[in-house]
Amino acid sequence: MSAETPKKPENIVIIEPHIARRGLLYIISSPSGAGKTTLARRLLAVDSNIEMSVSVTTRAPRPGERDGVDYHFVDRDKFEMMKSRGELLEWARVFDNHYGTPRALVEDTIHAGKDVLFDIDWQGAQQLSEKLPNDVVRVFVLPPSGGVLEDRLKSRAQDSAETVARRMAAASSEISHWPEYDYVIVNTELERSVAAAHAILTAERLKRARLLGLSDFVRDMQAVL
Ligand SMILES: Nc1nc2c(ncn2[C@@H]2O[C@H](COP(=O)(O)OP(=O)(O)O)[C@@H](O)[C@H]2O)c(=O)[nH]1
Ligand SMILES: Nc1ncnc2c1ncn2[C@@H]1O[C@H](COP(=O)(O)OP(=O)(O)O)[C@@H](O)[C@H]1O
Repeated sequence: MSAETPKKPENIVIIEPHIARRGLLYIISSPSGAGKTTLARRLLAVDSNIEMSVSVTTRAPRPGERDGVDYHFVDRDKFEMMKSRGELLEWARVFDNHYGTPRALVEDTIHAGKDVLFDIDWQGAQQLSEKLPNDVVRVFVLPPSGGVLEDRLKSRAQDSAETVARRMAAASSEISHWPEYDYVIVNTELERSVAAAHAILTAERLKRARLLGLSDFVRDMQAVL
């Protein structure tokens, strides 16, 4: 042991109870350009117990987007086939494109004991809330102002001027859904937003109703007190 390594005090026992918990579905929505994709990536980077739900979409890939990582890029026929086979947990049409959540990954991830992160719009949030009301945690991301939203859409430099204009035109109606969410983050300074998103995840994981194994844990403890 080097001189710098602190010695572990002998009298401290680290208790790590493994209490079974229901997995949660962490949904992030925002008007296009507010920063939900950036926030989602950062949340995945700081927490290894949550997995991204990779959606299917009929939209064309943006420069730098990778099939199977950012989205599964499919044509309309494939999308409709997945829908009719019941392979999508929810779906919606957004900006003339079709988006949907593949059911299999969500179910496999939950069964593996991990939480699932969704970057989906208010329509998807409503559908998941109806199907799994006790498991969703809904976070709405707002830009600090309309001007900043437009700047971010332009600075992302991945969409044509026409697309940016259409997304700006849709922003007000998207934003009108904020009251349907459990939390709102105004994404001004990214590090603060990441910390807020992570704090929400941490607190939601501790909710008593999600800790299925808590009764047994407490009963076992009481038995030896
Ligand atoms: N309902 C639903 N919405 C989705 C899904 N995947 C993406 N979206 C939403 O579709 C909208 C457009 O996404 P995208 O084309 O990636 O543009 P961005 O919002 O600028 O990143 C966003 O509001 C996404 O949250 C999905 O599987 N289901
Ligand atoms: N807090 C922030 N401060 C400055 N720029 C940001 C912030 N959050 C996101 N951005 C930038 O804004 C642009 C849009 O973010 P993105 O995550 O793609 O938005 P969305 O997924 O909501 O459409 C990107 O260029 C991103 O780097």
